[in-house]
Amino acid sequence: MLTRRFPISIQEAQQKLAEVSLPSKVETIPVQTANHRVLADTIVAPFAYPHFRRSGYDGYAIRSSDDHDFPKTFKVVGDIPAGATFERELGENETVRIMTGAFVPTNAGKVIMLEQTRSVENKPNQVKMVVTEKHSNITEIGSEFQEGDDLILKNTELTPGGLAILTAFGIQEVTVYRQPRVAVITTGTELMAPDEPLQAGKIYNSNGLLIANLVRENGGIVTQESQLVDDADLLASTLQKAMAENDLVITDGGVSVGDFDFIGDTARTADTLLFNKLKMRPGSVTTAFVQDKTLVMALSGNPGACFTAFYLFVEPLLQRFMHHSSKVKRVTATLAAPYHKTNGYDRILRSTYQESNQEIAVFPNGSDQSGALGNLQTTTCLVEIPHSTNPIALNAKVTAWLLPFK
Ligand SMILES: Nc1nc2c(c(=O)[nH]1)N[C@H]1C(S)=C(S)[C@@H](COP(=O)(O)OP(=O)(O)OC[C@H]3O[C@@H](n4cnc5c(N)ncnc54)[C@H](O)[C@@H]3O)O[C@H]1N2
Ligand code: MOO
Repeated sequence: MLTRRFPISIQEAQQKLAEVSLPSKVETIPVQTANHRVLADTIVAPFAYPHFRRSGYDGYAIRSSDDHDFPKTFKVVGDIPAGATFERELGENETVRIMTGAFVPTNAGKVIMLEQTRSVENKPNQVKMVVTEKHSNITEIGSEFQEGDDLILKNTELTPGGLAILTAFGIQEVTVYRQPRVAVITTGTELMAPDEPLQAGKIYNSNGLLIANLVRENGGIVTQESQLVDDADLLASTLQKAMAENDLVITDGGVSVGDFDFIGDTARTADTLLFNKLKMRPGSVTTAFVQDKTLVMALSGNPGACFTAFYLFVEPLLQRFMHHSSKVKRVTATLAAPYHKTNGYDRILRSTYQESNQEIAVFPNGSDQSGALGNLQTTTCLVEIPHSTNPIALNAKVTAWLLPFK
Protein backbone atom coordinates (compact mmCIF):
# COMPACT_ATOMS: atom_id res chain seq x y z
CA MET A 1 0.00 0.00 0.00
CA LEU A 2 1.52 3.33 -1.00
CA THR A 3 0.79 5.99 1.61
CA ARG A 4 2.62 9.16 2.44
CA ARG A 5 5.31 8.80 5.10
CA PHE A 6 6.42 11.72 7.27
CA PRO A 7 10.20 11.74 7.78
CA ILE A 8 11.65 12.78 11.14
CA SER A 9 15.25 13.47 12.17
CA ILE A 10 17.65 10.98 13.77
CA GLN A 11 17.40 12.86 17.09
CA GLU A 12 13.59 12.85 17.02
CA ALA A 13 13.55 9.14 16.28
CA GLN A 14 16.03 8.45 19.09
CA GLN A 15 13.90 10.55 21.43
CA LYS A 16 10.72 8.70 20.50
CA LEU A 17 12.43 5.38 21.19
CA ALA A 18 13.83 6.66 24.48
CA GLU A 19 10.27 7.46 25.55
CA VAL A 20 8.92 3.97 24.85
CA SER A 21 8.39 2.24 28.16
CA LEU A 22 10.22 -1.06 28.18
CA PRO A 23 9.41 -3.91 30.55
CA SER A 24 11.81 -3.88 33.50
CA LYS A 25 12.27 -7.56 34.21
CA VAL A 26 14.69 -9.00 36.74
CA GLU A 27 16.30 -12.37 37.31
CA THR A 28 18.45 -13.97 39.98
CA ILE A 29 21.71 -15.36 38.64
CA PRO A 30 24.98 -16.78 40.03
CA VAL A 31 27.59 -14.16 40.89
CA GLN A 32 30.02 -15.94 38.55
CA THR A 33 27.93 -14.91 35.54
CA ALA A 34 26.99 -11.40 36.71
CA ASN A 35 29.94 -9.37 35.43
CA HIS A 36 28.66 -6.09 33.88
CA ARG A 37 25.04 -6.83 34.73
CA VAL A 38 23.11 -4.12 36.60
CA LEU A 39 21.86 -4.76 40.12
CA ALA A 40 18.10 -4.55 40.62
CA ASP A 41 18.41 -4.44 44.44
CA THR A 42 20.84 -2.83 46.85
CA ILE A 43 22.98 -5.48 48.54
CA VAL A 44 23.86 -4.99 52.21
CA ALA A 45 26.61 -6.59 54.27
CA PRO A 46 25.33 -9.79 55.93
CA PHE A 47 28.07 -9.47 58.56
CA ALA A 48 30.79 -7.05 59.64
CA TYR A 49 33.98 -7.02 57.56
CA PRO A 50 36.45 -8.15 58.55
CA HIS A 51 34.56 -10.43 60.88
CA PHE A 52 37.58 -11.13 63.09
CA ARG A 53 40.50 -8.98 64.19
CA ARG A 54 43.07 -9.50 61.45
CA SER A 55 46.84 -9.12 61.47
CA GLY A 56 48.15 -6.79 58.77
CA TYR A 57 51.69 -8.20 58.92
CA ASP A 58 53.80 -11.26 59.59
CA GLY A 59 55.13 -10.82 63.09
CA TYR A 60 54.36 -11.30 66.78
CA ALA A 61 51.17 -10.30 68.61
CA ILE A 62 51.54 -8.74 72.04
CA ARG A 63 49.25 -7.27 74.71
CA SER A 64 49.03 -3.45 74.93
CA SER A 65 49.98 -3.69 78.58
CA ASP A 66 53.34 -5.23 77.55
CA ASP A 67 53.99 -2.59 74.92
CA HIS A 68 56.78 -0.66 76.68
CA ASP A 69 60.50 -0.69 77.50
CA PHE A 70 61.86 -2.07 74.25
CA PRO A 71 64.12 -3.86 73.46
CA LYS A 72 62.49 -6.66 75.36
CA THR A 73 62.25 -10.45 75.28
CA PHE A 74 58.90 -12.27 75.01
CA LYS A 75 57.90 -15.88 75.52
CA VAL A 76 56.48 -17.41 72.33
CA VAL A 77 53.40 -19.43 73.30
CA GLY A 78 52.00 -20.30 69.88
CA ASP A 79 51.82 -19.91 66.18
CA ILE A 80 48.83 -18.56 64.23
CA PRO A 81 48.93 -19.06 60.47
CA ALA A 82 46.19 -17.45 58.31
CA GLY A 83 43.02 -19.52 58.59
CA ALA A 84 43.66 -20.67 62.16
CA THR A 85 42.27 -19.37 65.45
CA PHE A 86 43.85 -19.02 68.89
CA GLU A 87 41.63 -19.76 71.81
CA ARG A 88 43.66 -18.79 74.84
CA GLU A 89 44.57 -15.31 76.07
CA LEU A 90 48.14 -14.01 76.22
CA GLY A 91 49.75 -13.69 79.62
CA GLU A 92 52.29 -11.10 80.75
CA ASN A 93 55.18 -10.78 78.24
CA GLU A 94 53.77 -13.63 76.20
CA THR A 95 53.53 -13.43 72.42
CA VAL A 96 52.35 -15.55 69.49
CA ARG A 97 53.96 -15.71 66.10
CA ILE A 98 51.28 -14.55 63.67
CA MET A 99 51.00 -14.32 59.90
CA THR A 100 49.37 -11.70 57.66
CA GLY A 101 45.59 -12.18 57.52
CA ALA A 102 45.53 -14.36 60.62
CA PHE A 103 43.19 -14.15 63.60
CA VAL A 104 44.60 -11.93 66.36
CA PRO A 105 44.27 -13.24 69.96
CA THR A 106 41.43 -11.44 71.72
CA ASN A 107 43.58 -9.63 74.24
CA ALA A 108 46.44 -8.71 71.86
CA GLY A 109 46.73 -5.01 71.05
CA LYS A 110 49.56 -4.87 68.57
CA VAL A 111 51.52 -6.88 66.02
CA ILE A 112 55.28 -6.28 65.94
CA MET A 113 56.58 -6.92 62.42
CA LEU A 114 59.10 -9.75 61.99
CA GLU A 115 61.68 -7.21 60.85
CA GLN A 116 61.68 -5.63 64.35
CA THR A 117 62.42 -8.95 66.09
CA ARG A 118 65.41 -11.20 66.63
CA SER A 119 65.66 -14.83 67.67
CA VAL A 120 67.31 -15.58 71.02
CA GLU A 121 70.23 -17.97 70.82
CA ASN A 122 69.45 -21.47 72.18
CA LYS A 123 65.98 -20.32 73.27
CA PRO A 124 63.60 -21.29 70.50
CA ASN A 125 60.56 -20.30 72.54
CA GLN A 126 61.77 -16.75 73.08
CA VAL A 127 61.94 -13.74 70.79
CA LYS A 128 63.54 -10.37 71.24
CA MET A 129 61.54 -7.36 70.09
CA VAL A 130 63.91 -4.54 69.19
CA VAL A 131 61.45 -1.67 68.95
CA THR A 132 57.70 -1.25 69.16
CA GLU A 133 55.46 -0.13 66.26
CA LYS A 134 53.72 3.18 65.68
CA HIS A 135 50.46 1.48 64.70
CA SER A 136 48.65 -1.53 66.05
CA ASN A 137 48.95 -3.34 62.69
CA ILE A 138 45.59 -4.93 63.47
CA THR A 139 42.50 -4.44 61.28
CA GLU A 140 39.54 -4.23 63.65
CA ILE A 141 36.22 -6.06 63.21
CA GLY A 142 33.87 -4.06 60.95
CA SER A 143 36.53 -1.52 60.05
CA GLU A 144 35.45 -1.72 56.39
CA PHE A 145 31.77 -2.61 56.64
CA GLN A 146 29.39 -2.93 59.56
CA GLU A 147 26.65 -5.53 59.26
CA GLY A 148 23.80 -3.94 57.25
CA ASP A 149 26.00 -1.38 55.47
CA ASP A 150 25.35 -0.91 51.75
CA LEU A 151 27.81 -3.00 49.77
CA ILE A 152 26.64 -2.12 46.25
CA LEU A 153 23.70 0.09 45.39
CA LYS A 154 20.75 -0.77 43.17
CA ASN A 155 21.25 0.21 39.51
CA THR A 156 25.03 -0.23 39.70
CA GLU A 157 26.79 -2.09 36.90
CA LEU A 158 28.70 -4.93 38.50
CA THR A 159 32.42 -5.13 37.78
CA PRO A 160 35.01 -7.79 38.61
CA GLY A 161 35.82 -5.71 41.71
CA GLY A 162 32.18 -5.54 42.77
CA LEU A 163 31.73 -9.27 42.33
CA ALA A 164 34.82 -9.81 44.47
CA ILE A 165 33.21 -7.73 47.25
CA LEU A 166 30.05 -9.85 47.10
CA THR A 167 32.07 -13.06 47.11
CA ALA A 168 34.00 -11.87 50.18
CA PHE A 169 30.63 -11.93 51.94
CA GLY A 170 29.73 -15.38 50.65
CA ILE A 171 26.99 -13.93 48.43
CA GLN A 172 26.44 -16.38 45.64
CA GLU A 173 23.49 -14.94 43.73
CA VAL A 174 22.40 -11.48 42.64
CA THR A 175 19.18 -10.06 41.26
CA VAL A 176 19.86 -8.12 38.09
CA TYR A 177 17.88 -6.66 35.21
CA ARG A 178 17.27 -9.25 32.55
CA GLN A 179 18.91 -9.32 29.15
CA PRO A 180 16.22 -8.73 26.53
CA ARG A 181 14.95 -11.71 24.57
CA VAL A 182 15.13 -10.74 20.93
CA ALA A 183 13.61 -12.31 17.82
CA VAL A 184 15.39 -11.65 14.53
CA ILE A 185 13.18 -12.02 11.46
CA THR A 186 14.65 -11.51 8.01
CA THR A 187 12.29 -11.31 5.06
CA GLY A 188 12.67 -11.66 1.32
CA THR A 189 11.98 -14.38 -1.22
CA GLU A 190 15.42 -13.62 -2.64
CA LEU A 191 17.13 -14.81 0.54
CA MET A 192 19.02 -18.09 0.66
CA ALA A 193 20.67 -19.92 3.53
CA PRO A 194 24.46 -20.09 3.23
CA ASP A 195 24.45 -23.88 2.69
CA GLU A 196 22.22 -23.62 -0.40
CA PRO A 197 23.74 -23.34 -3.90
CA LEU A 198 23.40 -19.75 -5.05
CA GLN A 199 20.70 -19.16 -7.67
CA ALA A 200 20.24 -16.40 -10.24
CA GLY A 201 18.60 -13.31 -8.78
CA LYS A 202 18.95 -14.56 -5.20
CA ILE A 203 21.35 -13.58 -2.42
CA TYR A 204 22.62 -15.13 0.76
CA ASN A 205 20.97 -13.85 3.91
CA SER A 206 23.87 -11.89 5.36
CA ASN A 207 21.78 -9.52 7.47
CA GLY A 208 20.34 -12.33 9.57
CA LEU A 209 23.74 -13.23 10.96
CA LEU A 210 24.75 -9.57 11.14
CA ILE A 211 21.81 -8.62 13.31
CA ALA A 212 21.97 -11.74 15.48
CA ASN A 213 25.66 -11.15 16.24
CA LEU A 214 25.12 -7.44 16.87
CA VAL A 215 22.30 -8.26 19.28
CA ARG A 216 24.40 -10.83 21.15
CA GLU A 217 27.45 -8.57 21.23
CA ASN A 218 25.35 -5.83 22.76
CA GLY A 219 23.82 -7.93 25.50
CA GLY A 220 20.62 -9.34 24.00
CA ILE A 221 19.59 -12.99 23.87
CA VAL A 222 18.64 -14.07 20.37
CA THR A 223 15.76 -16.51 20.82
CA GLN A 224 14.94 -17.07 17.17
CA GLU A 225 16.39 -16.34 13.76
CA SER A 226 13.66 -16.73 11.18
CA GLN A 227 14.12 -16.28 7.46
CA LEU A 228 10.79 -15.75 5.70
CA VAL A 229 9.73 -15.59 2.08
CA ASP A 230 7.62 -12.56 1.23
CA ASP A 231 4.20 -13.72 2.34
CA ALA A 232 1.86 -11.47 4.29
CA ASP A 233 0.14 -14.27 6.24
CA LEU A 234 3.42 -15.98 7.12
CA LEU A 235 4.86 -12.68 8.31
CA ALA A 236 1.74 -11.89 10.36
CA SER A 237 1.73 -15.24 12.16
CA THR A 238 5.52 -15.23 12.72
CA LEU A 239 5.42 -11.67 14.03
CA GLN A 240 2.52 -12.39 16.36
CA LYS A 241 4.28 -15.37 17.94
CA ALA A 242 7.60 -13.50 18.15
CA MET A 243 5.95 -10.51 19.84
CA ALA A 244 4.27 -12.74 22.41
CA GLU A 245 7.53 -14.51 23.30
CA ASN A 246 10.09 -11.72 23.21
CA ASP A 247 10.95 -8.33 24.65
CA LEU A 248 11.98 -6.93 21.28
CA VAL A 249 11.43 -8.02 17.69
CA ILE A 250 13.82 -6.95 14.94
CA THR A 251 12.73 -7.41 11.36
CA ASP A 252 14.82 -6.81 8.29
CA GLY A 253 13.76 -5.97 4.74
CA GLY A 254 10.30 -5.48 3.29
CA VAL A 255 9.90 -2.17 5.07
CA SER A 256 9.67 0.23 2.15
CA VAL A 257 6.71 0.76 -0.16
CA GLY A 258 7.23 -2.07 -2.67
CA ASP A 259 4.67 -4.71 -3.61
CA PHE A 260 6.13 -7.18 -1.11
CA ASP A 261 7.01 -4.77 1.68
CA PHE A 262 4.58 -6.33 4.14
CA ILE A 263 6.40 -5.06 7.22
CA GLY A 264 5.81 -1.53 6.01
CA ASP A 265 2.09 -2.37 5.79
CA THR A 266 2.09 -3.95 9.27
CA ALA A 267 3.73 -0.84 10.73
CA ARG A 268 1.14 1.47 9.21
CA THR A 269 -1.70 -0.39 10.96
CA ALA A 270 0.11 -1.07 14.26
CA ASP A 271 -1.21 -0.07 17.69
CA THR A 272 1.41 2.73 17.78
CA LEU A 273 3.51 3.73 14.81
CA LEU A 274 6.53 5.60 16.17
CA PHE A 275 8.07 6.42 12.79
CA ASN A 276 8.41 4.92 9.34
CA LYS A 277 10.64 7.38 7.56
CA LEU A 278 13.81 9.12 8.73
CA LYS A 279 15.68 12.11 7.37
CA MET A 280 18.84 10.07 7.09
CA ARG A 281 20.52 7.98 4.47
CA PRO A 282 21.21 5.09 4.54
CA GLY A 283 18.43 3.86 6.76
CA SER A 284 15.67 6.26 5.73
CA VAL A 285 13.14 3.42 5.79
CA THR A 286 13.94 2.46 9.39
CA THR A 287 10.62 1.91 11.11
CA ALA A 288 9.54 1.42 14.70
CA PHE A 289 6.15 0.44 16.02
CA VAL A 290 4.54 -1.06 19.08
CA GLN A 291 2.08 -3.89 18.61
CA ASP A 292 0.53 -5.86 21.46
CA LYS A 293 2.83 -3.98 23.88
CA THR A 294 5.97 -5.24 22.11
CA LEU A 295 8.37 -2.95 20.32
CA VAL A 296 9.24 -3.92 16.77
CA MET A 297 12.29 -2.38 15.09
CA ALA A 298 12.04 -2.83 11.34
CA LEU A 299 15.40 -2.31 9.67
CA SER A 300 16.16 -1.93 6.01
CA GLY A 301 17.18 -4.96 3.98
CA ASN A 302 20.05 -2.96 2.55
CA PRO A 303 23.11 -4.10 4.57
CA GLY A 304 24.66 -0.65 5.02
CA ALA A 305 21.35 0.76 6.22
CA CYS A 306 20.74 -2.21 8.50
CA PHE A 307 24.17 -1.86 10.15
CA THR A 308 23.82 1.91 10.56
CA ALA A 309 20.32 1.84 12.01
CA PHE A 310 21.26 -0.95 14.42
CA TYR A 311 23.83 1.23 16.15
CA LEU A 312 21.80 4.44 16.10
CA PHE A 313 18.49 2.97 17.27
CA VAL A 314 18.62 -0.66 18.39
CA GLU A 315 21.79 -0.73 20.51
CA PRO A 316 20.51 1.94 22.95
CA LEU A 317 17.30 -0.05 23.37
CA LEU A 318 19.13 -3.28 24.14
CA GLN A 319 21.18 -1.47 26.75
CA ARG A 320 18.10 0.18 28.26
CA PHE A 321 16.44 -3.20 28.89
CA MET A 322 19.45 -4.01 31.08
CA HIS A 323 19.50 -0.51 32.66
CA HIS A 324 22.75 0.32 30.89
CA SER A 325 23.36 3.45 28.91
CA SER A 326 24.35 3.15 25.27
CA LYS A 327 27.92 2.07 24.61
CA VAL A 328 27.91 3.91 21.29
CA LYS A 329 29.86 7.05 22.13
CA ARG A 330 28.62 10.23 20.44
CA VAL A 331 31.50 12.67 19.92
CA THR A 332 32.43 15.73 17.90
CA ALA A 333 35.17 14.85 15.43
CA THR A 334 37.12 16.33 12.55
CA LEU A 335 36.38 15.14 9.03
CA ALA A 336 39.94 14.27 8.02
CA ALA A 337 39.31 13.18 4.41
CA PRO A 338 37.20 14.92 1.77
CA TYR A 339 33.56 14.06 1.10
CA HIS A 340 32.04 15.93 -1.83
CA LYS A 341 28.48 14.70 -2.19
CA THR A 342 25.54 16.81 -1.07
CA ASN A 343 22.41 15.34 0.42
CA GLY A 344 18.83 16.34 1.04
CA TYR A 345 18.88 14.09 4.10
CA ASP A 346 21.63 13.76 6.71
CA ARG A 347 24.13 11.22 5.38
CA ILE A 348 25.67 8.70 7.74
CA LEU A 349 29.06 7.52 6.54
CA ARG A 350 30.57 4.26 7.67
CA SER A 351 34.01 5.46 8.73
CA THR A 352 37.12 4.80 10.77
CA TYR A 353 38.69 7.05 13.38
CA GLN A 354 42.00 7.93 14.98
CA GLU A 355 42.39 9.56 18.35
CA SER A 356 45.35 11.74 19.28
CA ASN A 357 45.71 14.51 21.88
CA GLN A 358 42.04 14.02 22.76
CA GLU A 359 41.04 14.97 19.20
CA ILE A 360 39.21 12.47 17.04
CA ALA A 361 39.81 12.43 13.29
CA VAL A 362 37.34 10.50 11.13
CA PHE A 363 37.88 9.01 7.69
CA PRO A 364 35.04 7.92 5.41
CA ASN A 365 35.48 4.21 4.82
CA GLY A 366 34.57 3.20 1.28
CA SER A 367 31.05 3.26 -0.13
CA ASP A 368 28.32 5.42 1.40
CA GLN A 369 25.65 3.38 -0.40
CA SER A 370 22.87 1.69 1.46
CA GLY A 371 23.24 -1.56 -0.50
CA ALA A 372 27.05 -1.77 -0.08
CA LEU A 373 28.45 -4.14 2.52
CA GLY A 374 32.19 -4.23 1.76
CA ASN A 375 33.05 -1.84 4.59
CA LEU A 376 31.15 -3.58 7.39
CA GLN A 377 34.23 -5.48 8.62
CA THR A 378 36.44 -2.41 8.96
CA THR A 379 34.02 0.32 10.01
CA THR A 380 34.68 1.58 13.53
CA CYS A 381 32.48 4.67 13.63
CA LEU A 382 29.56 6.37 11.94
CA VAL A 383 29.88 9.99 10.82
CA GLU A 384 27.07 12.44 10.18
CA ILE A 385 27.26 14.71 7.15
CA PRO A 386 24.42 17.20 7.72
CA HIS A 387 22.00 17.73 4.81
CA SER A 388 23.05 20.71 2.72
CA THR A 389 23.14 22.05 -0.81
CA ASN A 390 26.90 22.64 -0.45
CA PRO A 391 29.57 20.00 0.02
CA ILE A 392 31.02 19.79 3.51
CA ALA A 393 34.48 21.35 4.00
CA LEU A 394 37.51 19.24 4.74
CA ASN A 395 38.33 19.41 8.48
CA ALA A 396 34.77 20.43 9.33
CA LYS A 397 33.55 19.45 12.78
CA VAL A 398 31.08 16.57 12.52
CA THR A 399 29.10 14.34 14.85
CA ALA A 400 30.47 10.82 15.02
CA TRP A 401 29.36 7.72 16.86
CA LEU A 402 32.21 5.47 17.98
CA LEU A 403 31.14 1.84 17.81
CA PRO A 404 31.71 -0.50 20.73
CA PHE A 405 33.54 -3.73 19.98
CA LYS A 406 34.30 -6.59 22.26
N1 LIG B 1 9.72 3.40 -4.38
C1 LIG B 1 10.59 3.35 -3.35
N2 LIG B 1 11.52 2.42 -3.39
C2 LIG B 1 12.42 2.38 -2.39
C3 LIG B 1 12.38 3.32 -1.34
C4 LIG B 1 11.37 4.29 -1.36
O1 LIG B 1 11.26 5.14 -0.46
N3 LIG B 1 10.48 4.26 -2.38
N4 LIG B 1 13.35 3.30 -0.39
C5 LIG B 1 14.61 2.78 -0.81
C6 LIG B 1 15.49 2.70 0.29
S1 LIG B 1 16.12 4.13 0.87
C7 LIG B 1 15.85 1.50 0.83
S2 LIG B 1 17.00 1.44 2.09
C8 LIG B 1 15.29 0.25 0.41
C9 LIG B 1 14.72 -0.45 1.61
O2 LIG B 1 14.15 -1.60 1.25
P1 LIG B 1 13.57 -2.61 2.31
O3 LIG B 1 14.09 -2.31 3.66
O4 LIG B 1 12.14 -2.69 2.12
O5 LIG B 1 14.30 -3.94 1.94
P2 LIG B 1 14.10 -4.87 0.70
O6 LIG B 1 13.43 -4.15 -0.39
O7 LIG B 1 13.54 -6.11 1.19
O8 LIG B 1 15.62 -5.08 0.33
C10 LIG B 1 16.49 -4.04 0.00
C11 LIG B 1 17.80 -4.64 -0.48
O9 LIG B 1 18.42 -5.38 0.56
C12 LIG B 1 18.59 -6.74 0.19
N5 LIG B 1 18.35 -7.58 1.37
C13 LIG B 1 17.15 -7.77 1.94
N6 LIG B 1 17.27 -8.60 2.98
C14 LIG B 1 18.57 -8.93 3.07
C15 LIG B 1 19.30 -9.78 3.93
N7 LIG B 1 18.70 -10.45 4.92
N8 LIG B 1 20.63 -9.90 3.74
C16 LIG B 1 21.25 -9.19 2.74
N9 LIG B 1 20.60 -8.39 1.89
C17 LIG B 1 19.27 -8.27 2.04
C18 LIG B 1 17.55 -6.97 -0.87
O10 LIG B 1 17.84 -8.05 -1.68
C19 LIG B 1 17.59 -5.63 -1.60
O11 LIG B 1 18.70 -5.58 -2.46
O12 LIG B 1 14.22 0.44 -0.50
C20 LIG B 1 14.49 1.43 -1.50
N10 LIG B 1 13.40 1.42 -2.41
O1 MOO C 1 16.68 3.54 3.87
MO1 MOO C 1 17.79 3.76 2.53
O2 MOO C 1 18.97 2.97 3.38
O3 MOO C 1 17.98 5.46 2.98
O4 MOO C 1 19.01 3.91 1.23
